[in-house]
Amino acid sequence: MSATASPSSRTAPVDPAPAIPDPASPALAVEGLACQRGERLLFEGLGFALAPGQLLLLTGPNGSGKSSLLRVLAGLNAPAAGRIAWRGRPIAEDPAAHRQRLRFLTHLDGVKPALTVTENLAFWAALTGAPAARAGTALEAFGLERIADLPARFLSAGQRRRLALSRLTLAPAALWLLDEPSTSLDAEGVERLLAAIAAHRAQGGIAVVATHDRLALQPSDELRLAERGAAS
Ligand SMILES: Nc1ncnc2c1ncn2[C@@H]1O[C@H](COP(=O)(O)OP(=O)(O)OP(=O)(O)O)[C@@H](O)[C@H]1O
Repeated sequence: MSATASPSSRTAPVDPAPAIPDPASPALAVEGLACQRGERLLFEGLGFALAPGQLLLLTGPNGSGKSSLLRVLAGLNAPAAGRIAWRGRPIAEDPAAHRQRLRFLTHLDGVKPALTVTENLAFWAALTGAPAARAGTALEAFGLERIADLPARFLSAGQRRRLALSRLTLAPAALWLLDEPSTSLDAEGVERLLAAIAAHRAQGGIAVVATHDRLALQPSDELRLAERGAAS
């Protein structure tokens, strides 16, 4: 199965959801998707499909709707039209299962300032059901060992971003939705981010990454949202 984010696929009509999951379907399939925020239609007729190991790069100018699309893919906002399916089954049918399979990195780091770096990771590990020992591995993945005992309120912006990213590596998840993951990272932090994404894909994980940076992501496909209206 290959990613198809071609303009033609974005204008496909919305089919009724299949009653039985189709094992031949791509893992993540999006058809005829539209998103409205307030009075403004950000995009419509958007479609793509991603198989295990694939990454969709999401680009477009400020305000074009990248974060909004990620929120819709995460199931946090309902689309104005269209269908999002995981292995042939609409995600809206089982929101809890969708939450379980995804990690959503937003502009907000979600870091608890009163807890140390290690305590933040232990807290997240407990939330995700990951073994507590994974916290140490996650620390190493983003080079946080030296600040492990520092309360998160003292972290620099890049350190806080590294901590938020390290959460991704605590437990495998099928789908990563990453909104500007390289914000505030130095070159070494970017290398660690790329390594984490590569490892995720090597394990069959799917990623949708919104970014303004020219990251060496080797995407399977790119979807560029236009400043106004539909995707280009
Ligand atoms: N809750 C909301 N209500 C109304 N409009 C909103 C809401 N959230 C976002 N918008 C609008 O939707 C549009 C798209 O915002 P979004 O954050 O998705 O863009 P983006 O492509 O991620 O931008 P950036 O590159 O700046 O991060 C913007 O015009 C924004 O003002």
